[in-house]
Amino acid sequence: MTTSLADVASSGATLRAFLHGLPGVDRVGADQRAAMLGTRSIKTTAKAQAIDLAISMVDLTTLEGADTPGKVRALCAKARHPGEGAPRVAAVCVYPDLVHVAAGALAGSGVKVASVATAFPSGRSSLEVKVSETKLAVAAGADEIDMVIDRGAFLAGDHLKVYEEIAAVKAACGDAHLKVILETGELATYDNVRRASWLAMLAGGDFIKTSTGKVSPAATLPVTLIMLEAVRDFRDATGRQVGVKPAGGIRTTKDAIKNLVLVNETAGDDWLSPDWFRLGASSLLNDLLMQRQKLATGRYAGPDYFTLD
Ligand SMILES: O=C[C@H](O)COP(=O)(O)O
Repeated sequence: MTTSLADVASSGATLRAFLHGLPGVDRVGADQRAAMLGTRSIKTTAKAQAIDLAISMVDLTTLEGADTPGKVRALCAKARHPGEGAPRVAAVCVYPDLVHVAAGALAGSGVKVASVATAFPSGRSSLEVKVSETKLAVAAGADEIDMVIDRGAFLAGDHLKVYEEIAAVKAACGDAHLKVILETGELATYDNVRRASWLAMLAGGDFIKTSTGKVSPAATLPVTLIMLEAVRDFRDATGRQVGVKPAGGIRTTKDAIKNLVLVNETAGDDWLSPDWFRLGASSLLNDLLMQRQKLATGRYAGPDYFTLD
């Protein structure tokens, strides 16, 4: 497989043949394995460590039409200091026009600025606009770009168009890291999730991300499992490690811990770090902080104790 991968996108036909030559996903098996791993219990000390690890992996997100500079600044303050003794989060994720606000508020903190781009969430715009939006976001201070793939082209079988678009956006990123959102809730089958994962990695994505958070279903465990298998197999085949970011609908500490168990059991502990695994979420952080408080003191402080997202 290693030698052929270099030429796999030399034409639409070779790319299609490669993606359709990937082993099919056993849907029942994937659902059952994800459900089984999701029931694993964790002891108290391990749980405290898991909560802090999950906090350090959060891409704290606000992607609303009504977002304001003030809201972004408040989110950034929380990202830097989520709670007493708690680690900072991995990144704050915003729309491109608010990147400069986040960049100013996060300067020197180690928290990354992530910007959605490429006509998020639909992805319906020209490549020229998508590349330009990416460059502007990076120039404004984005360390990471969360692009959406063209699901229409993917579902129409035009894999090469999707590949070339990802490669062009990656080039526009410069030093910024590229997360490629597959929007798995629109891909119809688990086989397509596996194909889109490989396509995004072959085209140069640094991370593959499940969802925009605007389409349901978003980050389900079986889909994350399939993507974790893909990054594991891709590293075996190429030597290059790619990260995974489930996003959308992850709201509770239980959800976060299920994801960490999945990472450990599927891709392995090389992925158990914010460099390689993120949780994209707008409201998960409060629950992680509440559960953290509960473990430390034996009682809940209640949601009012923490600033609202
Ligand atoms: O990338 C992250 C998602 O947009 C957040 O989705 P959520 O609001 O369901 O947590």
